[in-house]
Amino acid sequence: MTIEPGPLLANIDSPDDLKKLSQDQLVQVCQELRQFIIDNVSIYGGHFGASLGVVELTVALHYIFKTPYDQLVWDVGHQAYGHKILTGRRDVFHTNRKYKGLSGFPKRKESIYDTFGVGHSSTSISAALGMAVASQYKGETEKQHIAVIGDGSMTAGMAFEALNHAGVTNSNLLVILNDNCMSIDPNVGALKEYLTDITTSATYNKVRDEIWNILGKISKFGPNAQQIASKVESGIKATLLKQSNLFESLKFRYFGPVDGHDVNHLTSVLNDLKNIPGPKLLHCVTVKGKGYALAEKDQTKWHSPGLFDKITGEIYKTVPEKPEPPKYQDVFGHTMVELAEQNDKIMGITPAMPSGCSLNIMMKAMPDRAFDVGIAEQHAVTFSAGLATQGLVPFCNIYSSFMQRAYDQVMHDVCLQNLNVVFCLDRAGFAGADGPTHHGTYDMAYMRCLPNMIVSAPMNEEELRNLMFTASQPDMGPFTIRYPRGEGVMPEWRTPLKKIEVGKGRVIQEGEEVAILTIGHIGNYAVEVCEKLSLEGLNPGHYDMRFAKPLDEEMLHDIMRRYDKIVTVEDGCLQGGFGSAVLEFMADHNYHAQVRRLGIPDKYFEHGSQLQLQHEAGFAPQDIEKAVRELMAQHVYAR
Ligand SMILES: Cc1ncc(C[n+]2csc(CCOP(=O)(O)OP(=O)(O)O)c2C)c(N)n1
Ligand SMILES: CC(=O)[C@@H](O)[C@H](O)COP(=O)(O)O
Ligand SMILES: [Mg+2]
Repeated sequence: MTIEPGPLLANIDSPDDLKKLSQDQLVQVCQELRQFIIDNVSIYGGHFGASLGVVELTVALHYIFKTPYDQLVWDVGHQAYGHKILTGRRDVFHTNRKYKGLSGFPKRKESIYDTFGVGHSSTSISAALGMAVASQYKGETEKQHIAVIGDGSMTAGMAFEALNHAGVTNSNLLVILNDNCMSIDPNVGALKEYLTDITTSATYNKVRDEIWNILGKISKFGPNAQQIASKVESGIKATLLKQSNLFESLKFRYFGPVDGHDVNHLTSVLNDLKNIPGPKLLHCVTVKGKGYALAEKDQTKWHSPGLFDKITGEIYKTVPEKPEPPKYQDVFGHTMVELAEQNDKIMGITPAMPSGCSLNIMMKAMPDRAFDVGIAEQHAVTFSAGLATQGLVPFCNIYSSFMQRAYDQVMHDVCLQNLNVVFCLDRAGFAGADGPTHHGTYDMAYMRCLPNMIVSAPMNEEELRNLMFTASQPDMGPFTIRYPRGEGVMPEWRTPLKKIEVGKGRVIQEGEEVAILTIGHIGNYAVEVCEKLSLEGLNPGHYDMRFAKPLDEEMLHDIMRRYDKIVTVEDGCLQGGFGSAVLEFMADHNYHAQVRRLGIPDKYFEHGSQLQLQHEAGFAPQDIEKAVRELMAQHVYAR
């Protein structure tokens, strides 16, 4: 079902169509765009509050700038739905985040208006600066470069690295700080407080408006006048804020704060800024979820609410007929509290994902022992390393794909010093609708190659709890536990905590001819397959290896002696992952068997449901079954 756009929006197939409208019509376009987003997301799902919050900004940007000639970069991109709808994708917007449909994030191969592929945060200023410097080099002096970055994303080191560089260039760069005081959860840290200070200083805001008017007039009279105005402006700002402006100190011209929901004022401000050269920052104050009361009120819940009734605001949930298994995330969150109650050395750390990974449960129960450090994966890892040097046991929970950003810290600050840091890598395997930026596909490969690192994956809730308990024991060194997004398999999951011997797997069933070696939750697919095959009298063995490093060599020697055919299954990359580890073991010990490795081959997978993607990659239940049957049908080669 496609959603009918309002009458103005129905005629906007590109920003050129938007530009044909009069200034007076922009408020209505914003209303229609907002409604179109609400209508679509309520039925088809996706990120919600962030796009509602930038409706006016999106319209103003495409109204004033000559996109796609002018380069507009959205940070993260979860707020870019309005941008997609205005840039020729309105009629296919219902396919957003669906298998083979539009991506939920800007993507270069999807549209010429998507100047840079995003999904991970805090890259926009660097990318836009790169574009601006390239334009300068090519003599494209008129070209504008705009990065739109949220206050949450601004907390990351990468954003500061980019500001630091941009400030000493004379590039034509406009950074728009979209300040809604929210990350997914409420934003945290000193920068947030600083921005709140600016936004709420009444005196400053009054004088700022006067300066803006003067500046607007003076800037028409040439560079000297502009310099004078700039000095006056900085002086007054500094006095009023009792400190120099952070962005001005980094040699940006700071403008704002402006009301990010006044589309007419925004167009006039952006028009003025176009004519001011050099790096500049516009501080734009918005409300996440703007225009949908419930989303304004509970912004975390409505960041990405799932399907809902747009009239009543009821978020649909299927009512289970029998008790359902919990999400791995909730098991992690509750187990953290349980472990921390028993062991006062345990601490919890998350870089900006407390509700996503469920560390919020511990943050509520033990606020002095659980930290949201902002979008700062690198800091989260080295902060954890620091805690570990003092004998504490940090559990640092990071989504598998976001951990890629902190790889050097894992190696240099944790593994090299053999510190006891537990890495809980959430969203391991295919993330689903978020797509390739968010799939947690590489962790087994990138963690396995680091000396001292233990790499494990639970097949169910009990295993997750026991691995967490094991990892919290003294002198374990760096310990990775990876698990996927979503439900496990055990409704009764509050099992007593037990220590697992590191490097020991589990026999799920002994069998004949073919051995299926699995790691992690995906092992449950092999259980299904074995049950199905047993009905035909076929009896493969199944082993839950639990550890990609160290491997259970004793078990592997036994398996290699007893089976001629091996299937390895992992929800991670085949290059360097668990299957590779098994092959290395076989080569090192001179074992020869027919091996099929199932997992994620060497290409990027787009978005879709986890199961759709697993099937495309070739390790959904039917693919495992097929591999086992094919191997069973093959002759045994000479060993
Ligand atoms: C490197 C990285 N870490 C974490 C995330 C998860 N994440 C996506 S959006 C978001 C909040 C961003 O806040 P902000 O930039 O202020 O945007 P808003 O949602 O408030 O519009 C977070 C933490 C991410 N995408 N990338
Ligand atoms: C845009 C972004 O990075 C997050 O909002 C992400 O989509 C959250 O993913 P989960 O829904 O799996 O927590
Ligand atoms: Mg924000």
